[in-house]
Amino acid sequence: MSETLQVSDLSVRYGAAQALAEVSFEIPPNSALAVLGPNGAGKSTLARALSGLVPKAGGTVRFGDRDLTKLSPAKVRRAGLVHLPEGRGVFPGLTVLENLRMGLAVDKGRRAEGLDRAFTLFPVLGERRRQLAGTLSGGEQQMLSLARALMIEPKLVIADEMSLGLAPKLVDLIFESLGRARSAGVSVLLIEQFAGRALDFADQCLILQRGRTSWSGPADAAGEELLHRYLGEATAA
Ligand SMILES: Nc1ncnc2c1ncn2[C@@H]1O[C@H](COP(=O)(O)OP(=O)(O)OP(=O)(O)O)[C@@H](O)[C@H]1O
Repeated sequence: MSETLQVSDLSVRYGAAQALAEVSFEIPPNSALAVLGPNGAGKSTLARALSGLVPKAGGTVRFGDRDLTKLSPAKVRRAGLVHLPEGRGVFPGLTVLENLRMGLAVDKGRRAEGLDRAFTLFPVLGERRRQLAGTLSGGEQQMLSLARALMIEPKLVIADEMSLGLAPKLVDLIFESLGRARSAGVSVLLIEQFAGRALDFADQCLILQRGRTSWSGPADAAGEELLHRYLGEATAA
């Protein structure tokens, strides 16, 4: 079943510091939202708050007809929201196959199906199934992290700076992989410091500055002038 993520007036505090202030947006089924903003704007905080990793100081998070506001990370995950944190989050001492199995249900039939699906989406992982994850390239590790998340058939993936530190070719690969996930019906909340590719990928865009929404609208309306105004030279590329 398709569900809309509905975030209303979400606020997060770290002690006295307000990291997120009354942020609201929606992600309709099968669509992608790019969350942009300079360093420290609150992008990762937003991801952590949605997935239940940091407590909310105010606001609500609904997914379809479910209220996720107070749920634990495990329950948010079970509701279909999967968070890919900044950094790769794979187990370097385990093989590709072992990493993928960790993302899976115990049911044997579904397990085989899930692996088939992962290797169809990411053939390179199939070729490297016996290789230790720690010896994969950065891009391949990101792919593994995404493949593992997709094994549990999420409805929405929160991808936090997946392209961080990767060469442009590998960034292409990551966006291609996210695109495949989307074609399979998964919604995406994409956090990026660099705007260009994220906007090409997304339907909607939300720009954060110091924890507040400074602009939101259709991704194709976020022109260069606007990006320079909110993100500055360094991040508008
Ligand atoms: N655990 C924490 N305790 C205290 N302050 C924190 C904590 N995590 C983040 N912050 C602060 O909250 C603000 C938002 O941080 P956040 O990591 O969400 O920004 P970001 O937009 O993801 O930045 P970047 O692009 O640099 O990753 C920053 O000022 C940061 O220093």
